[in-house]
Amino acid sequence: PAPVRLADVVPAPQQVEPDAAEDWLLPPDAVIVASADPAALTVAAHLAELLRPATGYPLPVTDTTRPASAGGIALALTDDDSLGAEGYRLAVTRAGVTITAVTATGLFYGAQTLRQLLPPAIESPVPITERWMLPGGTITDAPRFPYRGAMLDVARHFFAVEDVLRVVDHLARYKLNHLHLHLTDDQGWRIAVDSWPKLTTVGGATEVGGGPGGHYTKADYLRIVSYAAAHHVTVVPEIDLPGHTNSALVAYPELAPDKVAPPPYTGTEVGFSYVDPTDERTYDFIADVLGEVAALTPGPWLHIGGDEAFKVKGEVYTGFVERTQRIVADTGKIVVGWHQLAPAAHVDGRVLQWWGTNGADPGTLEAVRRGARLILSPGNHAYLDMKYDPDTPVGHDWAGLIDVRRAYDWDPGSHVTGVPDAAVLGVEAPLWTESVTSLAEIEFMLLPRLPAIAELGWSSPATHDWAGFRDRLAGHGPRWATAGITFHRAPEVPWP
Ligand SMILES: CC1=[NH+][C@H]2[C@@H](O1)O[C@H](CO)[C@@H](O)[C@@H]2O
Repeated sequence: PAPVRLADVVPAPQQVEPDAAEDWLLPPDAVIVASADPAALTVAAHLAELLRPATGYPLPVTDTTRPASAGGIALALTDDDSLGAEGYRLAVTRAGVTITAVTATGLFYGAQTLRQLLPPAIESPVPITERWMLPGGTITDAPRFPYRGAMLDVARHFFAVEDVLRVVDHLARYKLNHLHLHLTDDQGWRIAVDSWPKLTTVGGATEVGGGPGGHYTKADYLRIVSYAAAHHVTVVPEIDLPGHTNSALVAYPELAPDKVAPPPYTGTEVGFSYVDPTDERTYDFIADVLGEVAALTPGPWLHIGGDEAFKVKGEVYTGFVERTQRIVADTGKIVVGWHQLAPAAHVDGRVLQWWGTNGADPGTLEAVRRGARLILSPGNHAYLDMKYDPDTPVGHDWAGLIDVRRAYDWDPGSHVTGVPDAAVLGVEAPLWTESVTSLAEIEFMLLPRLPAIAELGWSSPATHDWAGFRDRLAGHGPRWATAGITFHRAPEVPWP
C-alpha cells in the first residue's frame, strides 16, 4: 500500500507541514516517554496498548524523571495554550515522535493521529511483519466544535456493555468526545433506578420484536462511564420525557394518565405514550430518576428527550418541560433536549439537539435568541439509522437515504437558517435501533459515515472537500478490515 501521508489523517488536521527528510522508522527498542503526570502516563499506556499487538515491540512506558533513553515517542504536556483544551502538536523527525498538548485529552488525540500515520497493518491484533514507517513533518491540530458525538439507542434493542465499549472505541478513533445513550423508550427502560426498581425489572424485560431486552445495573453504567472517560468521551444519558414512556407506564401504572398499565410495547410506532403531566407523583418520579442518573454521571449534561409527545400539547407541554428543566438544574447538570423543547422557557446553559430536515425552524431560532445553543443532528445528514441506499438491510428511510457524501456535504455552522456559528455547540450522529440488533449492524451503519460527521465536528470549513475526504477515507477501509470491524463498502468511496 502507498505510504501514509500526514495529510491523510481523518478528521483533516488544522495544519500539516510534511518533511520527507524527517521520515522515521519505529525501532523495536522504541520507548514511550511521558511527562511525569498521571493523566499523561495513562495516555502513554493507551498508546502502547494500541501499538504493541501489531508491532510485537515491548514499547516500555517511562516518564521524564528517568534518564533519557533510545529514540522514541514523547508525550509532553506544555503550557502553550495556543493549542487549546483539545489541541495537540505532533512532530515526526529522524530522532522520533513528539506529541505536545496542554491537556491529556490533547495528547490522546495526538496518539489517535499517530496511529493513523502508521501503515494500516498497525490495526492487526497479532504481530505482523511490516516496516513501521512514519512520515516526517509536523501537524498542529485543534477541533472546531467542542461537542462531537454519536448516540446509541439502547432502548429499542438492548446492547451489552461490551458492545457499547466497542462503540466508544470507534468514537475515540475519530476524536469524537460525547456518547449520548438513549436509555429509555416505549420498548424498554435500560438503566436501574433504586427508588423505582420495576422500571428495569418490568420495564427492561422486553424490546422491539419481543426479545428479552435487558438493562444496565449501576455497576454496568459506571463501567461504561469510566471506559468512556479513559477514551476522553463524556457520556450523555437521556431519560426521554414526557413521551416515549410506555415501558415506565407498564412498570408503574400510577404514572399513566388513566392509571391503567398498558401492555408492554414491542412495535416501532411513536408518539402514543406519555406520563401524566397533571399528577404530582410524576414529578416525584422525575426527581428520583434524574437525581439517581445525575449522581452516576460525571459529565455536565442530562438529556430529557422531549420529542414526539403528541398528546401533551401547548401550555401543558411547556409547563411540564419547565418543571423538568428545573429538576435537572437542581441536580447540578445542564439540560439537553430534542429541539421540541424550544417553546419552554430558557434555563442557563440549555442545549437543544436539532433533528430537523429542512434547515430552518422558527421555534428553535427563537430559543437560540433566548440563549440556547444547538447540537446539530439533521435527520437527512446525521441520522445514521437511515439506509445508505435501498438495498441497505437494516435502518429507516423517513429522512431519505444517506450515503457517505450526504453525511459529509453540509456545514453544522451554517445549517440552520439564522443560527450563528457561535450558537452551535457541535454535532451528533444518532443511531436508532428499531431494526439494528447486533454490534456488526451498528458498525455497518456507523462506518464509513461516522468519520464524515467527526470531520464536520473537528475540521475547519477551509478543508471541507468531498473528493479529498473520499480519498482519505478510502485508506481507512484496510484499517477497519484489519481490526475486524464491520463496515459498508460504500460504492462512492475508492477503497484500495
Ligand atoms: C428524536 C427522534 N424521535 C424519533 C425520531 O428521532 O426518529 C427516530 C428514527 O429515525 C425514532 O427512533 C425516534 O423515536
